[in-house]
Amino acid sequence: MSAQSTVIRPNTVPKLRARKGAEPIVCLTAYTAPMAQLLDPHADLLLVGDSLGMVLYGLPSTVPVTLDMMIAHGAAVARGATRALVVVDMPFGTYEESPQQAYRNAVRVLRESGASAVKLEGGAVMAETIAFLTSRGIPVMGHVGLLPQSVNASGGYAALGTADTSGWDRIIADAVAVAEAGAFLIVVEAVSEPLAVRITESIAVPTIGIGASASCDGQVLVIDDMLGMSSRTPKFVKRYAELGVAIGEAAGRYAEEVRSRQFPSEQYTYRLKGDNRPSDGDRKP
Ligand SMILES: Nc1nc(=O)c2c([nH]1)NC[C@@H]1CN(c3ccc(C(=O)N[C@@H](CCC(=O)O)C(=O)O)cc3)CN21
Ligand SMILES: CC(C)C(=O)C(=O)O
Repeated sequence: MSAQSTVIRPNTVPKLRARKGAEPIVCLTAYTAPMAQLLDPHADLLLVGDSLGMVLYGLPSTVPVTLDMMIAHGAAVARGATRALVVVDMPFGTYEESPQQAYRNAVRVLRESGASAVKLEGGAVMAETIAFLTSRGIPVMGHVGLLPQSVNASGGYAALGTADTSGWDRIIADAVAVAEAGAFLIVVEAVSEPLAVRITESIAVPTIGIGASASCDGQVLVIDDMLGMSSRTPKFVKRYAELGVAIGEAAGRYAEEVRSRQFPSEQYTYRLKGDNRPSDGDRKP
């Protein structure tokens, strides 16, 4: 794919990094240009998450998502956003092998999508790679806590640090390593509130919570979840609309009107000039 022109949007990496402890950072996922246009006035950051594999493609996890899928959707979102920072997820297998592999693929993402930053999952083990990218002009958003790309190792999507405090220290150390390596924001996914507090107070960059309590420096949700378009949603999702219900009702009314020939009525029909016969849709059955 050809290079996209890079746009510097008002929500820059340094501005968002500086929001630690200040006004919460508003993030949502977006996967398409029209949705990016709708969300852009309201969000500081639009994340093209690899959750798109599950949300848009019906995949069982984010593991099969490819770099080309992320670039295609990243470019669509970048075309729809004028103010929000656009961040694209690095999918499973495109950055873990070496800093060089991560750099090569992150360059493709930024060049070919027009996004401004990448996000990648992992703690201390990714610190060297995060330092390699950030020192070469590629802003990186970190992601600690529940790591969906590791679902084959973890066996599920259970929240972390809820039973007791065992395991907290490793997750806190991961966040510290990612922040010190140069990440400008860190997603904290599905952890208990006291652990989210400890992570947030342990690092100098903002934490963006998803299922990680109001104690983070910002929040993110998957857009289809908060719009009520997902059939099963995690406990941390608040539904701000019921678009799934609205879509079912609209499709049902359309089906009824097509079957009864009520649609398309006169106003939706092209006529031959001078032909005044009523449309079939206006002849009541
Ligand atoms: N639509 C969607 N929303 C998400 O938030 C999301 C994705 N997809 N895909 C990528 C990851 C996976 N995530 C998930 C997926 C499922 C649960 C979930 O069902 N959690 C259960 C507990 C599961 C357990 O205990 O094993 C819950 O009740 O919250 C949580 C996070 C978050 N991300
Ligand atoms: C849920 C968010 C943080 C994410 O990583 C994704 O959309 O893939």
